[in-house]
Amino acid sequence: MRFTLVGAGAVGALWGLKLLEAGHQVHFVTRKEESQITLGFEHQKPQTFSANRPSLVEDSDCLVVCVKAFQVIDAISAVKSHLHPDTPVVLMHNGMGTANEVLQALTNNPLVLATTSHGALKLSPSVLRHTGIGETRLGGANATGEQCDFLAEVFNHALPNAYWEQEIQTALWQKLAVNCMINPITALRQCQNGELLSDGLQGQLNTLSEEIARVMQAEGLITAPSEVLKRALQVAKATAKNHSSMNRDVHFKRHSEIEFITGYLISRAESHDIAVPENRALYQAIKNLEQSYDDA
Ligand SMILES: NC(=O)C1=CN([C@@H]2O[C@H](COP(=O)(O)OP(=O)(O)OC[C@H]3O[C@@H](n4cnc5c(N)ncnc54)[C@H](OP(=O)(O)O)[C@@H]3O)[C@@H](O)[C@H]2O)C=CC1
Ligand SMILES: CC(C)(CO)C(=O)C(=O)O
Repeated sequence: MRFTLVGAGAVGALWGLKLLEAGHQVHFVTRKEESQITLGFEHQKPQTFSANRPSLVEDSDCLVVCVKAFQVIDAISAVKSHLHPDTPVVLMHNGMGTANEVLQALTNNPLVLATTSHGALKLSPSVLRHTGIGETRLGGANATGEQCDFLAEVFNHALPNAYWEQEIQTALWQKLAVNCMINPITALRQCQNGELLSDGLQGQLNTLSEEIARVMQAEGLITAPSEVLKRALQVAKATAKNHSSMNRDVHFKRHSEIEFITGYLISRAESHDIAVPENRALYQAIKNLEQSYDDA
């Protein structure tokens, strides 16, 4: 297949390299004026990819958007005029809340939402480390997107395990819940994910999981606070030595995805009239930090 990947960051590079290895054609759209880019796994021969060629966007069989949640709309706007209306578009990012705006911008394209738990880290602009083996879940966001289940097989062949979900909202909410628990706490404490397993945080984690489960239930998902907590602690254990993405954003004084993680939870809680004070406090603390970078 002919893929265009929008965003050559850690996740874009991981999928680009894996899809190429699996025999697909891969073209990147980046924010720089460059007609080719070089990417490779550490200790492996780097690969050269074409970049920013409108004709290759037009000819794409699939467009995969691998940017941060707050960059999705700009990224779609940049490619929209060259995109064939039948080309499936896959959004792969943490957080929720971009799909409706993308559906409005791309009224005809099949839209697929994806969530991955693979870990990837750029050691330099062209060198990538696959830091953690995870899995990828994909599912349709509109009627034509729901017919794109073949993509799960293609993705699974390139980088297992990838699954097609009839109800992608469940997978997205489960990942959102994990991110709501791990990301702001590890960002504010500037600690590794494993610190969530320490006794001192149990009370706060219980409250967060109760609030999150209540919102998920109101959204029609069958879950309990104990499941939300268990899933977050499992991920914290499996990624104990990692720094979460929000931890790194705070460390480097960058804007984080808080608006699309805890912010999304809060907006859904408001629409169901559910109080989520512990999540709100974390949200506000991260927003205050982000404001302080802007003021500096
Ligand atoms: N890294 C990981 O291990 C994991 C990440 N995720 C999620 O995946 C998403 C991507 O993460 P990650 O790859 O780490 O993030 P990065 O910041 O490494 O990559 C994002 C890339 O998108 C590029 N970009 C931004 N806007 C545009 C645009 N308009 N057009 C083209 N390119 C653009 C950025 O370019 P520039 O260099 O110009 O800024 C950057 O290279 C996030 O939601 C993240 O939370 C999920 C699971 C694991
Ligand atoms: C799962 C987790 C918390 C892994 O660090 C993550 O998705 C992130 O850092 O954003």
